[in-house]
Amino acid sequence: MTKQVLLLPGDGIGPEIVAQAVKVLDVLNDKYNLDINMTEGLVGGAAYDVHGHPLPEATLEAALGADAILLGAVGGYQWESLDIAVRPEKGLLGIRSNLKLFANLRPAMLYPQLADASTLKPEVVSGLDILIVRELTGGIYFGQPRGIRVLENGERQGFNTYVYSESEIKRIGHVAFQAAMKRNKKVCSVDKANVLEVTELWREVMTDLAKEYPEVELSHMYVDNAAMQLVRNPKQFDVIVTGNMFGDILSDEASMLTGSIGMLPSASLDANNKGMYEPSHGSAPDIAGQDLANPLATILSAAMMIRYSLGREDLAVRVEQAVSAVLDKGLRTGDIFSVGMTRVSTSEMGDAVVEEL
Ligand SMILES: NC(=O)c1ccc[n+]([C@@H]2O[C@H](COP(=O)([O-])OP(=O)(O)OC[C@H]3O[C@@H](n4cnc5c(N)ncnc54)[C@H](O)[C@@H]3O)[C@@H](O)[C@H]2O)c1
Ligand SMILES: CC(C)[C@H](C(=O)O)[C@@H](O)C(=O)O
Ligand SMILES: [Mg+2]
Repeated sequence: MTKQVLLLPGDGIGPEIVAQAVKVLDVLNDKYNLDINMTEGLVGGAAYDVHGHPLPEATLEAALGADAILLGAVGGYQWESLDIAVRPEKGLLGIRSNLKLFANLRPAMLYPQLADASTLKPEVVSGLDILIVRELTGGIYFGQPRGIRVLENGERQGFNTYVYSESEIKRIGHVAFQAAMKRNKKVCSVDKANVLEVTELWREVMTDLAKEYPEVELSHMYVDNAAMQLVRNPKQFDVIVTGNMFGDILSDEASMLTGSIGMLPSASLDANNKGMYEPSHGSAPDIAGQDLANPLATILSAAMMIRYSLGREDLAVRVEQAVSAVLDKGLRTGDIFSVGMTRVSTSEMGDAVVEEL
């Protein structure tokens, strides 16, 4: 049966990079019977400008009804002074929470062709293959109460609440352990259990859960040490499981191990593998509209969509191989450029991937 894919290009480089993934999906539809129907919706600043809200009712309904969603990015300078309740980022967070997309998978994998593009020494990153499993619908991002209040002395005070319930920790833990079973059977749970009670509970629950996965080796690491270890010796990790905010930060850090943030895809899944797929990076307003952005993280996110929500592993592999072939040819956008390579634009990179399909 034809599957429904909702495209949400969003802001900044979003429309440029999603357009490249659409070229790929069109070919898979025409040539390899992917059998999807794509429709487009507004989210983020683009939606705010038209509807006064970053997640209009029509977009939310389309997202709830779709089999999968491919999102570009949201946000930009022009919306930074808006009330936080209607900032572009709220559109993204609203989809994540309304669709219960609690499991964010961010694979940081180094394509061997890009060993020189990393800011780290090639021997530190070569062969790198880490999966960051980030809890996406809880933690300090969603905890209540939150806000900015005025104290008795007239001073303003900002506050957020960092909460995780046992069931939230367990369900993301299961995702991490199950992923590890298909990989190198190691899970590192990252927390700040030396200071924060919420992550003391996190550590306790992860330790209990590990008993259900005797083949998996569980370790624990404080987040500050994890940030350091990721650049010291990243290959010690297999699966990293962590909360919403630590996962946000560590995945940006991990992206640089792969050469560029423009290479890191992501899948945000619910309990039934329905999902939203998006590059881990943002709307890159500094390079938007110039045909400069690297579209590969978005194309690789589309590959994850094909794998997890559209059930066509064969075509996911085909896309990943096409990306690899393009890198073999020496084609590079500016962010992954190194001497001796051929510099290409966003749309040229998209065309090159299409040619290899
Ligand atoms: N998922 C999302 O939609 C998402 C994620 C992160 C940030 N944001 C939003 O994006 C806006 C900009 O945030 P930021 O500057 O902190 O982060 P960013 O990821 O947009 O950009 C950081 C740096 O990386 C570069 N970069 C990012 N993606 C790239 C790509 N595909 N190719 C080449 N270079 C790329 C940018 O040019 C910039 O120099 C903010 O409004 C932020 O809230 C959105
Ligand atoms: C834009 C923002 C809300 C988002 C997050 O913090 O989750 C982004 O940084 C990401 O990593 O997807
Ligand atoms: Mg982020």
